[in-house]
Amino acid sequence: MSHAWGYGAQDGPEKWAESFPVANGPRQSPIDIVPTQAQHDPSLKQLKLKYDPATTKGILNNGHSFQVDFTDDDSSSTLVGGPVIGIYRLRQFHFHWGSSDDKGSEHTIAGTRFPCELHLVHWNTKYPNFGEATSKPDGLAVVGVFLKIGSANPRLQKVLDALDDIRSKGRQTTFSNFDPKTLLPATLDFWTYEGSLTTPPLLESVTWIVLKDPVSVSPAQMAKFRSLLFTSEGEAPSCMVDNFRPPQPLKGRKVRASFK
Ligand SMILES: O=C(O)Cc1ccc(OCc2ccccc2)cc1
Ligand SMILES: [Zn+2]
Repeated sequence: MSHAWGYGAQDGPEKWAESFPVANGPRQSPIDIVPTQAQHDPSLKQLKLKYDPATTKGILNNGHSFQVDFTDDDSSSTLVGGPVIGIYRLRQFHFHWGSSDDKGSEHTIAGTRFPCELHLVHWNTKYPNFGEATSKPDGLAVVGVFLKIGSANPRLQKVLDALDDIRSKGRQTTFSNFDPKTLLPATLDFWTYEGSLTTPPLLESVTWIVLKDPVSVSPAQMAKFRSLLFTSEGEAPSCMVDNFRPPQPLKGRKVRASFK
């Protein structure tokens, strides 16, 4: 397989190891989080997220998901505390979701799958830039937020309303003045473990910070996610759904909890 990868039978997660052998590595993501097996670590610091809406740069359909990008040439939007040492800058956020409401998240909680999962990607400023950080064991910190079917989430609407302009792979449009903090639940209780990117190149450079509390999404809002395409304009259309990697072996890793 060339480095072209996807989520289908021919190029999906079961095939990724052919081009990206780290797929079978010791610290792969996502994982199934079993709350009763997570250890409360009182030494974990409070998670501090400071986001400046002015750093919002745009929104893009990258053919695997859609992402909202942020300027990261200064420390206006950062993550500090929690399990990390130092200052991590926000780079982008994106989502993973299913073709139906019974699947879509990458992490699972004692086998429970959610219809969608938000990832906020941050990189360690001890490295010169995002690209350098992606290959370092402490290079990235990704905050994962579960979305659970319920009432419509008004905070999602500005993002979902932009999707009409980026239906096909490679499409991007203006998107500004957005505060990702509005997408987070009221409390920032989290589980944390050492893992990887969940898409190729599957680099083992991510400190995962998975929030315990979900935020809501309505069935109609989920349909909006599913209106995107994996394919470019002019190609036979393929709906962007089931863009999630299943849980990977824990291989002896410990999952810590910030809460009792
Ligand atoms: O959140 C995730 O799914 C992990 C993840 C985090 C960052 C990310 O950035 C894209 C990328 C990273 C490294 C190399 C090429 C592309 C891609 C995936
Ligand atoms: Zn992701």
